[in-house]
Amino acid sequence: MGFLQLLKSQFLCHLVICYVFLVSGLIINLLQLCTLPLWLVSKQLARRVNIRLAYCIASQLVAALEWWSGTECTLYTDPENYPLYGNEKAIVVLNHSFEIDFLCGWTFCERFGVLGSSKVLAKKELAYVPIIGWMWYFLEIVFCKRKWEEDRRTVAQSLQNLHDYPENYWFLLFCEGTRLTPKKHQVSMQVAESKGLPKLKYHLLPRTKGFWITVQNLRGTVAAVYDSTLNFRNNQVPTLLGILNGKKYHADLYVRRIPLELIPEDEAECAAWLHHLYQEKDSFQEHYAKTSRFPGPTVSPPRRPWTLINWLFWCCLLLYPLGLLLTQLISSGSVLTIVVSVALCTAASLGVRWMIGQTEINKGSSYGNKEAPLNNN
Ligand SMILES: CC/C=C\C/C=C\C/C=C\C/C=C\C/C=C\C/C=C\CCC(=O)SCCNC(=O)CCNC(=O)[C@H](O)C(C)(C)COP(=O)(O)OP(=O)(O)OC[C@H]1O[C@@H](n2cnc3c(N)ncnc32)[C@H](O)[C@@H]1OP(=O)(O)O
Ligand SMILES: CCCCCCCCCCCCCCCCCC(=O)OC[C@@H](O)COP(=O)(O)O
Repeated sequence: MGFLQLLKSQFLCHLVICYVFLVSGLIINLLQLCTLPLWLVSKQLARRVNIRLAYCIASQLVAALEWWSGTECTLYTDPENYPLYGNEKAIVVLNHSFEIDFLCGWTFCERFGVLGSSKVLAKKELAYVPIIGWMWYFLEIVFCKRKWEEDRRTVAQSLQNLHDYPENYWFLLFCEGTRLTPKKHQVSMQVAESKGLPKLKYHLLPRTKGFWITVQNLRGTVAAVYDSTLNFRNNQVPTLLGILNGKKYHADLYVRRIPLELIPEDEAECAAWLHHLYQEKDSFQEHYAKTSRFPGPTVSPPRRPWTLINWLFWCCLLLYPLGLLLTQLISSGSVLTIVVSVALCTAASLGVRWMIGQTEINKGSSYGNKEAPLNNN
């Protein structure tokens, strides 16, 4: 193990990184709160300001992936579509099997200049995660309870609000609705069988309602669906803790651009279209398992310096006062102050550990573990 690698695995380094993320995140959340009056004066300006503030948070995690862990990302796509990426609004459909799939998604957003504005159909529980969840309120992220009776109205309303959004965004949909586990896969294949649908080997059966409502409500503003299939080289199982430890991964993303006009408007036809899409995605994963690559030409969009610059800026701004505080603390010699400070640091570390836990599959929800009861209506 080289010196740099050893350094990256040190707990003290992790503490410093987490301190910068936590304090800068809370400062940015506060700044976002200060933009509230601006929404009344100029909604579009408030949105643009919040896009930039959100970039300051999200890009720290992207910097950890790109610069700290040195993870590489290869894109498999039709070169003809490449110039359109980042220059139009799009819905992204992505498989949900990896703990850092959202972060790889963010990395591609960063490289195509849409990181600050990008959106997702997220489970409501994530809205309460400090920093990221709070940041999402100001980005007009669409939350769902995964209870269709409630979601059909609230999700449609939130999507309608995006019609006059001033900047290009990618709207991410994990149609599987939850992360893949062997148990969830087994249950979902029972559902597939009961519906007479072909079995999927690498995906859960997609939930079609969220996709249909998104396509219908964003029609006219969004140009295309980017069907995206993610995998990692050498059967790597990437985690956020691995990233923090400086472990390098190699992500491969296969993207097909499908113009929105090609997606059926009728709900049943749209559902059938999505099921067919997932059968195709399954065949791409099979291809990857056999050949260690996706079909088609590759391109590696370069990482940009902005994530690193933003990260270094916050480090410089926040590490100096921390240094002063620590010096004062030690020189004060007060046992009580030292004990209180250690307790605060422990609480903050546990808080960050809890946040990281939100990304861990083995701490995931039980959604999809049981087949939904048959609806009598
Ligand atoms: C060039 C580069 C391109 C791309 C780069 C890639 C990506 C970058 C893009 C953007 C990045 C932006 C942000 C990323 C940052 C962070 C993201 C982080 C995380 C958020 C992720 C989540 O929170 S995922 C969870 C929430 N989302 C979803 O659930 C979406 C999918 N779900 C739905 O659509 C659902 O339909 C619903 C939520 C709208 C409603 O759910 P509900 O459960 O109430 O209803 P359902 O319709 O799903 O259920 C009833 C029907 O389902 C059948 N059923 C029952 N059991 C199962 C089962 N186990 N599996 C499958 N189906 C089942 C049941 O029979 C019913 O069937 P019907 O025929 O009646 O529909
Ligand atoms: C700069 C680096 C600092 C690193 C330290 C701080 C890290 C804190 C990171 C917190 C990130 C929280 C973002 C939440 C994104 C979670 C994405 C996700 O995958 O959600 C799961 C849902 O889709 C489905 O849930 P399940 O039904 O599977 O359950």
